[in-house]
Amino acid sequence: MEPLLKGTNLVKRYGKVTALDHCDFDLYPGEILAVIGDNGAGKSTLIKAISGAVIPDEGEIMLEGKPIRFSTPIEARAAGIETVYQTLAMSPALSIADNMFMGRELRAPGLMGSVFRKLDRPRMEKFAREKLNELGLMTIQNINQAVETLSGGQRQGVAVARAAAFGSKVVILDEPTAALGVKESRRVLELIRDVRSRGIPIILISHNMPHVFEVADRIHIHRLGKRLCVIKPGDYSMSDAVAFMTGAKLPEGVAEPA
Ligand SMILES: Nc1ncnc2c1ncn2[C@@H]1O[C@H](COP(=O)(O)OP(=O)(O)OP(=O)(O)O)[C@@H](O)[C@H]1O
Repeated sequence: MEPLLKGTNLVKRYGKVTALDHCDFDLYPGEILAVIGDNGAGKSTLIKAISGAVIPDEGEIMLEGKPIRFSTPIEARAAGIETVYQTLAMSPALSIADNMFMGRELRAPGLMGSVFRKLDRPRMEKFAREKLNELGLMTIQNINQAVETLSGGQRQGVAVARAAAFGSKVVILDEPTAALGVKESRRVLELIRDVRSRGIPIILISHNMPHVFEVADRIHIHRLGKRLCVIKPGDYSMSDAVAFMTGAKLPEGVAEPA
C-alpha cells in the first residue's frame, strides 16, 4: 500500500536550532499514527510543516502521490488536511455552530460578494448538529451555546468534530487529551476511533503513553529532529518506547541518528 501522506528529508531551521533534521514521515490510509518524542524533539514542527503553518527549508511532502507545497494553513485545509493545535483556536464567546464554521461560514444565496451576504444560520446549525451527533457528542444540548460555557472535554470534542467534519483526507491532533480529565480523555479517544472508522487517517501527537498505546496502529518515534523508527504498540512496551525516545535504548537494528 502506498502512503497517503509522505514526507522525505524535511529540514526546518530556526536560526541555529534545527527543529527538523532530514526527517522522513509517512501516514497510511485509515490508520491512527501516533508521533511521540521528548520535549523539543521537533514533533510540533513536523505537523506544522504538514499543515502549512511552517514552510520547510528543504524536503518534499507528497499527498496521494502528488507533491504539495502549502504556504498557509488555509491551503492545507483546502486540500483536506485539518489540524487541531494544542491551543484550540476557538472563539469562546461564539456558539458551537459558529466555531464549527469559523472562516468558512455558509451564506445565503445572493448576487453580492460572499462577505456581504447573510449567514445561513439554520443550515450551519443543522450541519453542526449532524456532525456532533455523528461523532456521538450527544452531551452537547444546545448548538447555540457559547463555547466558553462548555467543559474542557466538550470544547476539545467540538474542535475534533470540526476537524473530522472538514478533514476529508487527514486529521492532525496535537496533544488532544493534555488538559483533560479521565472521562473527557476517554471521550476524545473514542472520537479519534470514530474518525478512523470513517476511513480518515489521524496523526496523534501525545506525551500520554497509555493513550498512545491504546489507540495507535503505529507509533512514529521522533528524536533530535528526525524519525528514529516506527514501532507497533503490540511489539514493544511503553517503557521501551520511552527509552527509545529519550535515547536510553535503541530498538534492535536501529542505529543512533547521525
Ligand atoms: N518559532 C520558533 N522559533 C524558534 N525556535 C523554535 C520555534 N519553534 C520551535 N522551535 C525550536 O525547535 C525545536 C523543536 O520544537 P518543537 O516545538 O517542534 O518540539 P516538540 O517535539 O513539539 O516539543 P514539545 O513536546 O515540547 O511540544 C525546539 O528546540 C524549539 O525550541
